Amino acid sequence: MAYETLIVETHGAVGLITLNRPQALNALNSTVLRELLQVHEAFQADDAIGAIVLTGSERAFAAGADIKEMQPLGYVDVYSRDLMSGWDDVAKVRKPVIAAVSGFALGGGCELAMMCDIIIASETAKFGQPEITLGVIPGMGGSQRLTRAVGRYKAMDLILTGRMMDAAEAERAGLVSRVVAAERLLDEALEAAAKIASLSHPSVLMAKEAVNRALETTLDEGLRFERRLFHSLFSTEDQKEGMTAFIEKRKPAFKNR
Ligand SMILES: CC(C)(O)CC(=O)SCCNC(=O)CCNC(=O)[C@H](O)C(C)(C)COP(=O)(O)OP(=O)(O)OC[C@H]1O[C@@H](n2cnc3c(N)ncnc32)[C@H](O)[C@@H]1OP(=O)(O)O
Repeated sequence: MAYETLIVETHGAVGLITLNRPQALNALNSTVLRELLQVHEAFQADDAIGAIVLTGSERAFAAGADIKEMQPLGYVDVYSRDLMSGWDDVAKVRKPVIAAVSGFALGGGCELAMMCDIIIASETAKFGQPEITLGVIPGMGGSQRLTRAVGRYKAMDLILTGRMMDAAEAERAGLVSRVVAAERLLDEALEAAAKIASLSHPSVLMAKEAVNRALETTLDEGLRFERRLFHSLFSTEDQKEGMTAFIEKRKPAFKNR
């Protein structure tokens, strides 16, 4: 299937989505949103896909929501359409998604990276929430996800000043999972995704769900939730296979069952 704003490929068990609006530094418009949702749905339904990588270009992962699309809108337009709410569905994909970020990840670009589960950044990456410089505030989750990722004081610094932080600062702050040389970015992300995809898919999905629950609930509830998921995995063939393979000193052959 051909997309206007995305390039979609598969690399073995990994789905690769490349944002492709180079003329606008991959600014996120309504077409990008619609197409991303279509691809996520397709990858979600495809049992052969175990993980997804989302990337942009060397110059920009994404320079934010499309300012030219938003500029003419008024309050009634954005309120009645509940503008940006569709992006919540992008964050709901159940398979693990790795953001491979090079260049600008600003505004909605940073927010899109934060909807992913792992952020691998090239040394050239720059993160920021510059909405305040446009007379608005983050609207795709920045004030919430950035604060959870880096803490209140760093989030305030970034959101109130609109400044950018480089990859090293983002890694120190806990926003970025790893920083790699620019030329290694995609390979590193694809290798990490292939490793995840080679594991038992039910346990991978549950691991993602359990980690995400930590951000939404009390410790007590979270511990109970984790334990219930952990218990449920003993009903899978893959639990028997994984533990038997360890004892027999061989690689497990997971069936995702
Ligand atoms: C989702 C919300 C609600 O949270 C809101 C947002 O995301 S609001 C948007 C937040 N992002 C920004 O404010 C960043 C805007 N872009 C820039 O500041 C600069 O483009 C830059 C610093 C990323 C790069 O600067 P430079 O290298 O000088 O390139 P430019 O000539 O500025 O850009 C090239 C080309 O891309 C267009 N562009 C860039 N960003 C956007 C955008 N967010 N929306 C629409 N178009 C964008 C820019 O206009 C240029 O196009 P032309 O004017 O040459 O046609």
